Amino acid sequence: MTAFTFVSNPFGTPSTPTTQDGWNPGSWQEHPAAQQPPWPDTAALDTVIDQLALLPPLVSAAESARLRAALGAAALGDGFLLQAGDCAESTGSFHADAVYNKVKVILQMSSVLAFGSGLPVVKVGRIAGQMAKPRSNPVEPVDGPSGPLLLPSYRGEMVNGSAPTPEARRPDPDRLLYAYYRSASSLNLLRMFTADGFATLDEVHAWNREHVAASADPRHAALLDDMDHVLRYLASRPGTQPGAPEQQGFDFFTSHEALILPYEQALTRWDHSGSAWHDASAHMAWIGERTRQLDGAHVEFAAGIDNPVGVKVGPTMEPEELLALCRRLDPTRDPGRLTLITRMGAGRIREALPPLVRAVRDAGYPVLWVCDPMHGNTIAGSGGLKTRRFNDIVDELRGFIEVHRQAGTHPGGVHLELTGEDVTECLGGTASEVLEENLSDRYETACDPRLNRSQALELSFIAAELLRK
Ligand SMILES: O=C[C@H](O)[C@H](O)COP(=O)(O)O
Ligand SMILES: C=C(OP(=O)(O)O)C(=O)O
Ligand SMILES: [Mn+2]
Repeated sequence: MTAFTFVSNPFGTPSTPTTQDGWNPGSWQEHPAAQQPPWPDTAALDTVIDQLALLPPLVSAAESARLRAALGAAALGDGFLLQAGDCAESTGSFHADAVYNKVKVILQMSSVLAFGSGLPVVKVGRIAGQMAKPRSNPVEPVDGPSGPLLLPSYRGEMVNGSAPTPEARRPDPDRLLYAYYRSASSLNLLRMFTADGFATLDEVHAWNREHVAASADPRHAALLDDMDHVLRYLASRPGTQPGAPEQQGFDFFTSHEALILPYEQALTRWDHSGSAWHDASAHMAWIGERTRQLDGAHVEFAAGIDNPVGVKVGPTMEPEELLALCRRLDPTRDPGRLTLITRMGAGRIREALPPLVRAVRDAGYPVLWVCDPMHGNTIAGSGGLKTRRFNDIVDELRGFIEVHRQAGTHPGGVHLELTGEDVTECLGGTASEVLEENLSDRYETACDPRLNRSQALELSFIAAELLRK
């Protein structure tokens, strides 16, 4: 691991405070850090980190606190989280149209989910910083210019390039600066889109009507008709305006996996008003399934920041281990602080999730339970392309809701990999079904397969039905 110097930053205090338990933004360096790139030039990394530490925060502690409060309400049953976006942001994701279309589809889904659940939907993008990937293997086979090659794995735009050459795959610290500026530019767009209201409720509803018209499923039409009635009722009431902006102010939040710890450290700033450390790289940070070791660097880092944090929970998690994570990450049992994002696989969720839910419930941790129905359902499709079946995704979500209904806990949200574009990365869906033979038509993801616009909307209608029952 690199030993870079932490530079005190202009937005923080000159003497970086250490909390009672010995935490400071660099204390993770005393712990084993999984999935860190093999940076070939650590002096260059140190220089970049010093530069990053002097750059402005991307988000404010007050914004993160607002998200934390909204997640707290959801954890207590009064809200539902929709967290969604690319697996890995790459060149195409930064285009204004791509950001616009992503916000648009998330807003459409959110309106359907709010109707189905009867709850406010908290909207969080995997966006403006989701550029680092943990990988199963340090090397991967690729089609090189003159035949198959084994190269270091692509680890996201923050680390290396996806081109099939050894040069591109070399981790380059300048990419951390690139990721910072890319994040700033996406955030600027998000703030622009949401400042004056992205769309009215009527407009969002009209977009959903277009989707339903193209879809063959009569149940979705019925749900939309019910929404129509409610909107007409609202329009008839004095003082209520479905024509008012649906998305006003900055309540579209950002999140990413806090994987590359030098980057996160450099953006962690002392918040004077809250007297706490805030990771200003995103409103919410999560720890991945491959880096959630109790004594590991990622858990150490997340324990000390006051952002809302998530942890991915896969099928090998044991109840005792999960309780230890809750103790470590949410010692004061503060609703909104900790989100558990389960990703079991459709075949395993019904037996793997109940003991975990019971243990956390009985221990009294007020966590927000969220379903990631993507990462446990990845399979190899035709030509070796990674894919996921839409029906498996639906089945895992159904299992998640069933388990929580049985335990008397709140199925509090969904975490998805999706795009607003018409890509062909996941199989199935009814409005425009993606077949094995179509997979390569528009397979554009930089890492994992995403739901396309129509599949994402269809999933929101199905989820709304499930939540309504
Ligand atoms: O997005 C998540 C992980 O980075 C991804 O699922 C790992 O994929 P891999 O098994 O191809 O490395
Ligand atoms: C890496 C990811 O997931 P997980 O840690 O659950 O495998 C991801 O969300 O892209
Ligand atoms: Mn992924």
